[in-house]
Amino acid sequence: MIRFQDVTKIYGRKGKPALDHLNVEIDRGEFAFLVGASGSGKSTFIRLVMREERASSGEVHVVGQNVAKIPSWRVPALRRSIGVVFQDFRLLPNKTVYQNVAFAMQVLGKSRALIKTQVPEVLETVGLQGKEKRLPGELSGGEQQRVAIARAVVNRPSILLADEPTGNLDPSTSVGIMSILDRINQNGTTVVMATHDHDVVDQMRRRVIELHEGTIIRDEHRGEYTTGMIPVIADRNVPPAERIEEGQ
Ligand SMILES: Nc1ncnc2c1ncn2[C@@H]1O[C@H](COP(=O)(O)OP(=O)(O)OP(=O)(O)O)[C@@H](O)[C@H]1O
Repeated sequence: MIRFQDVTKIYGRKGKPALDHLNVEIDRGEFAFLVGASGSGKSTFIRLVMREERASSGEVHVVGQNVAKIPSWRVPALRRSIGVVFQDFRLLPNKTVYQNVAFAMQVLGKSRALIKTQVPEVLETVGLQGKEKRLPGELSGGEQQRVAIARAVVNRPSILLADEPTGNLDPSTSVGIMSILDRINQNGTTVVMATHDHDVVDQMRRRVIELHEGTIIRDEHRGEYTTGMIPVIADRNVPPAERIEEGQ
């Protein structure tokens, strides 16, 4: 579904690579966390998948296409197969919950009839039924993020990219957001989520790809936020080294 083949990204003409000869593959239906310190390359990864940025070298394949070879007039079609959620929600402040979600369908020219059936359905999935007429300013942070998720998935993308979706939310609200993302993933959408949220990653136990200065230093199938090599988790029963092997 997403394949990075020896991908290097250098912003500007020269300087330190934001991604450095990255090789990774994320399969259809997977849920993968991207973790790593600030500046390790997580957002760059996401921007390359959306073709918001282009690789300096190497190939990025998304839904079977080499994104560098997609002509610019077909980039919108690529983006239609990708839903995106950000830390700061990015809702239209003067439109209601319903209108924010419906707008994502209108811009694609979807029929009124389809909008009328699909918007309420997706608002129910994210638990916002009854709040259709509210403006974003009349919602809590968690509810605003639910609107953003509804908008990202209403056109049924095959990939959902989430860049720090729980970054502005308290822990209990984050749990609700994660269960929605989990459900979306269970329905077949590939989810890639960049995060600094230890609790969320540790609770979900999904694939964890850890970046450090643009390279992958860990890729575990049922990983935690921190590597098993760090002594902080020495109180667990299984020795750290074994736990890493188990995850591979
Ligand atoms: N538009 C840009 N122009 C120049 N350098 C950039 C640009 N965007 C990112 N970088 C650099 O690329 C590197 C990777 O940044 P990136 O935003 O991908 O990291 P990140 O892991 O998402 O960080 P954070 O967790 O803080 O969001 C950093 O050194 C950053 O300064």
